[in-house]
Amino acid sequence: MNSELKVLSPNVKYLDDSIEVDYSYQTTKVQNVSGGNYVVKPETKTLKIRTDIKVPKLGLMLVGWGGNNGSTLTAALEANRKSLEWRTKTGIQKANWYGSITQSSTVLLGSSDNGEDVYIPMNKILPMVNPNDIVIGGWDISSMNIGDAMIRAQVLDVGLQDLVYKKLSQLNPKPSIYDSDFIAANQSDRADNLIKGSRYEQYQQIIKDIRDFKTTNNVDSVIVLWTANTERFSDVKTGLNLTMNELMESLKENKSEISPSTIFAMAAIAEKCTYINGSPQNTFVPGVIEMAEHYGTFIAGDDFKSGQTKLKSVLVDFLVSAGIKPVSIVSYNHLGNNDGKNLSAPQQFRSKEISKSNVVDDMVASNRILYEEKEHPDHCVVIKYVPYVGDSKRAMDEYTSEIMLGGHNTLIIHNTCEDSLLASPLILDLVILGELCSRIQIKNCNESDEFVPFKPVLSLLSYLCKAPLVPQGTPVVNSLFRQRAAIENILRACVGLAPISNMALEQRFNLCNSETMEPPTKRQKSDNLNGNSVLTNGKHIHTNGAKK
Ligand SMILES: NC(=O)c1ccc[n+]([C@@H]2O[C@H](COP(=O)([O-])OP(=O)(O)OC[C@H]3O[C@@H](n4cnc5c(N)ncnc54)[C@H](O)[C@@H]3O)[C@@H](O)[C@H]2O)c1
Ligand SMILES: O=P([O-])([O-])O[C@@H]1[C@@H](O)[C@H](O)[C@@H](O)[C@H](O)[C@@H]1O
Repeated sequence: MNSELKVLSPNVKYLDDSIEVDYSYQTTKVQNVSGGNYVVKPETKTLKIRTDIKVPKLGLMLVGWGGNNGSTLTAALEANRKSLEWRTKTGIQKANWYGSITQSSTVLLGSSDNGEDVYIPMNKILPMVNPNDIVIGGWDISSMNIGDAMIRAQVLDVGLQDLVYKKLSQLNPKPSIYDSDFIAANQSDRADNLIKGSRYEQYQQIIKDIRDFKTTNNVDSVIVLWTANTERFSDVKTGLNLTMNELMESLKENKSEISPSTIFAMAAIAEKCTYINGSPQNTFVPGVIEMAEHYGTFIAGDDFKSGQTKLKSVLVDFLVSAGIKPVSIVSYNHLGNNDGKNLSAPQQFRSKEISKSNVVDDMVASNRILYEEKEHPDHCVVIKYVPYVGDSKRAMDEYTSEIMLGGHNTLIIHNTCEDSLLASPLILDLVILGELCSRIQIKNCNESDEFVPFKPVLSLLSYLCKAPLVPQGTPVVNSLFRQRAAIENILRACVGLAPISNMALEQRFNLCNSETMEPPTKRQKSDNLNGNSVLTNGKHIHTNGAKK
C-alpha cells in the first residue's frame, strides 16, 4: 500500500486488502412549500465505505494515440518514469506532472496542534495507480509511430523529444475505425491505418485488440480513452440507438449513423473496460448508457476541460456567487493544431461549441436573484484555425457583468493555452481517478447488506470535463470548485475523515474552557517545557489545563 496516511479512529479499519470505514453521511432535504418558504430536513445515513487497496497493473488504450494529446502524454509518461532532465534556453528542465491534480495538487488534511493547516498530496490519501506503472497503447487512423507523431505535434521541447524519441518510435498505433462522415474531410490524408469490414466486424476487432493488449502486457485492467478527433453529433432516434438492443441491432445491420466513437465505447463496455470520452461528441447515446448500466462498466466524459473553459467555470462561479451578473460572455480562440484543423469544419465545430457553451448553465440557474427563469447571459463561442500558432491555443475572453446601480464590470482575458500540455495531465487524472473509483464501494446500512459500486456514469470525473455526463435525474455541476470538493471529500470519506467545511469553528470561537486554556493560534508560539507543550500568550498554561 503506497498511501502514507494513517487515520486513528474507531471508525476506520485497515485490513489486509481494504480500508473499511463506518461513515455518517449527512445531507439536507429541501421541501419548497410555497411562495419561497422552504422546509429543510437534515438527513443522516449510516454507511460503510470499503476501498480495495490492491492497486492493479493498469493498461491505458488511447483512441487517437498518435495525436497531439496522445503523443504528448506518452512522452510525459516516459519522461517522468525516467526522471528525465533536458536543457532549455532558460536552463535545465526536469520532468513533472504539473496540471495533474492527483500528481501535483494537495488536499487540506486538518490542522496541527499549533493551529496550522496541514496539506497532503492528493495521491497520498488513498492507494492510487502510479503513472510510472501504466502500460500505454491504442489506435490511430494514422499509421505514424508515436515518436514521429510527437515530432509532428510540435508540442514538446526538442531536448525532451530527443531523449524519448527512440522509445516512442517503437510504439505503433493499431489500425482504427475511420468514417469520413463523422470527422472533417481535411483529416482524410491521415487515414492510412484502418480496420476494414462492417461496423460489427470493426466492433469485434476492437474487442480482440483489447483482449490482445491485456494478454500481451499482462495487465489486470484496461481503460479505453477517446482522444481522437471531435466527431459530429450522431442522430438519436427510435430504432437506431435509444436502447442497448436497438444499438446492437443497428451495429449488426451496419447502419451508417453508428459513429466510430460509439463503436469503441460499445467494445470497451462489453469488455468491462472503463470508457472515457475526451471529446465533445455525443458518443454516449442512450443505448450506450443502457449498455454501460447493463454491464456495470464505468463511462465518463465529455470533452476535457483544459484551459479556456476551465477558467470560465471558475470566473462565472465567482461572479454569480458574488452577486455580480454576467450578461455577456464572448469566448474567442484560435489554434493551429490538427484539432483546430478538424474543428474548422462546421459540424465538428458545432460539437465543440455546444460543450463550450453549456458550462455556465448550472451557475446561472443557481441564482434567481440575478436571473429570471429563462434568462441567460449572451454567450458566444468562436474558434478559428490559425496554423501558425500550432498547439499554443490563444483564448481571448470578454466577460461583461452588471454591478450595483446600473454599473458594469468588464473582464478581458488573454489566455495562451498550450492545449496538449494542459490536456495530457487531465487524461492521466481521468485514468487514475477512474481506476480508483473501481475499487470503492459503499453500503447503506439502513437499507441493505450489499456493498454497491459507483453508478456506471462516473460523474465524479466532471472536474476534468467541459460537458459532464451525469447519472439520469442528477444535476450537472460545472462549478470547478464544487467539482473538486466532491473529489476531495469522497477521498476523505474513504479514510473516515469528515468533509472539508472551512468552518474552522475552533479558530473562530473559544471552544475550550476559557478559564484553563487558550485555543492555539498560528501567531502564538508553542515550546516544550518538561515534555508538556506550553502555549505562551502572556501567561503560561500547561496543556493539561493546570495554570502555572
Ligand atoms: N486541450 C486540448 O488539447 C483538448 C481539450 C479538450 C478536448 N480536446 C479534444 O481531444 C481530442 C484530441 O485533441 P488533439 O489535440 O490530440 O487532436 P489531434 O488531432 O492532434 O489528435 C487526434 C488524433 O486522432 C486520430 N483519429 C481521428 N479519428 C480517429 C479514429 N476514428 N480512430 C483513431 N484515431 C483517430 C487522428 O489521426 C489524430 O492523430 C480532440 O477531439 C479535441 O477536441 C482537446
Ligand atoms: O481550453 P478549453 O476551452 O477547455 O478547450 C479547448 C478549446 O478552447 C479549443 O477551442 C479546442 O480546440 C480544444 O479542443 C479544447 O476543447
